[in-house]
Amino acid sequence: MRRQNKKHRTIRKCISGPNFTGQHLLHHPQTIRQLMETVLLRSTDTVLEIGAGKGVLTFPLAEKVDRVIAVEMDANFVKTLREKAENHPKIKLIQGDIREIGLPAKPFCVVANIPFSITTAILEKLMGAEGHAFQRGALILEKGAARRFTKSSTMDPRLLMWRMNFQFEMRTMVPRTHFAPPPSVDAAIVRIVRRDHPLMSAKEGNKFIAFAAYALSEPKQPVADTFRGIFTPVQLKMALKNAKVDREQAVAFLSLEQWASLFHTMLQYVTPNRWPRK
Ligand SMILES: C[S@@+](CC[C@H](N)C(=O)[O-])C[C@H]1O[C@@H](n2cnc3c(N)ncnc32)[C@H](O)[C@@H]1O
Repeated sequence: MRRQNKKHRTIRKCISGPNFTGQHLLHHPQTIRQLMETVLLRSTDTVLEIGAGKGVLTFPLAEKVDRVIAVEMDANFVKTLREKAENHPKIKLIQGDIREIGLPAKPFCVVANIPFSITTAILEKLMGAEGHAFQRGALILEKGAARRFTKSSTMDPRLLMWRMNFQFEMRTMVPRTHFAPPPSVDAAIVRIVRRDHPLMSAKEGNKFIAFAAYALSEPKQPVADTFRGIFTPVQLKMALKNAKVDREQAVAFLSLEQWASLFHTMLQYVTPNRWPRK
């Protein structure tokens, strides 16, 4: 019983703490400017702002673009924003959890200083089938996550899938002192741009993730050994030829184009009962 109470107290403390929703508000003018410049906004753009806070980005954005859709979960912030945005016809405020709100159906950009704790959920939403109209964005991410998403190679199947459709680029480091209250780690601005020629449809995402997870379970293994488990010998020969991959090449060194080619050969020629499942 005592142990249960202690656990209960700990949970309450976390939930009621000042930063359970990642409320680290930007106050540094240069970072605010850099974030907005990173996304190359046009006056006709629609911008989705995730976690608008007190509006430090919302109002400058509304001066640059046609429409700002500002999503904020905290009722107190929304109240402040509503008062401030009364005479701003370009700003649409939505109170709610970004994870549960439908994304725009028409092309849109994202500019946001997001709550770090839900970074993956936000990116999953933007880069999945629901985010079909997401074009480009500038996001402030926790520095470690920013490095992970932008490093040249990855063995994370989900990140590989995102990279089939989007390019990630590390822009500027943002010291924790640029936020109030400061988070426990520094941050960085990351630019995300949809590829002109996507390598895969987001609708195929889950199948690709299962395919890549299967292959990356032994990243140092030669591709011929790995993919023997999926393709017949004839199919394997054709798949490697189509993808221009040497039989002895390690899975870890496959390029995005080679991943896409091997995956599409599987979809086209291999019976679904041999496809890896999640
Ligand atoms: C890092 S702060 C950024 C605030 C403001 N944009 C700024 O830069 O000062 C993140 C904001 O996201 C809000 N937030 C947290 N979780 C959210 C969620 N699931 N959906 C929408 N907003 C959320 C927080 O209340 C907070 O205002």
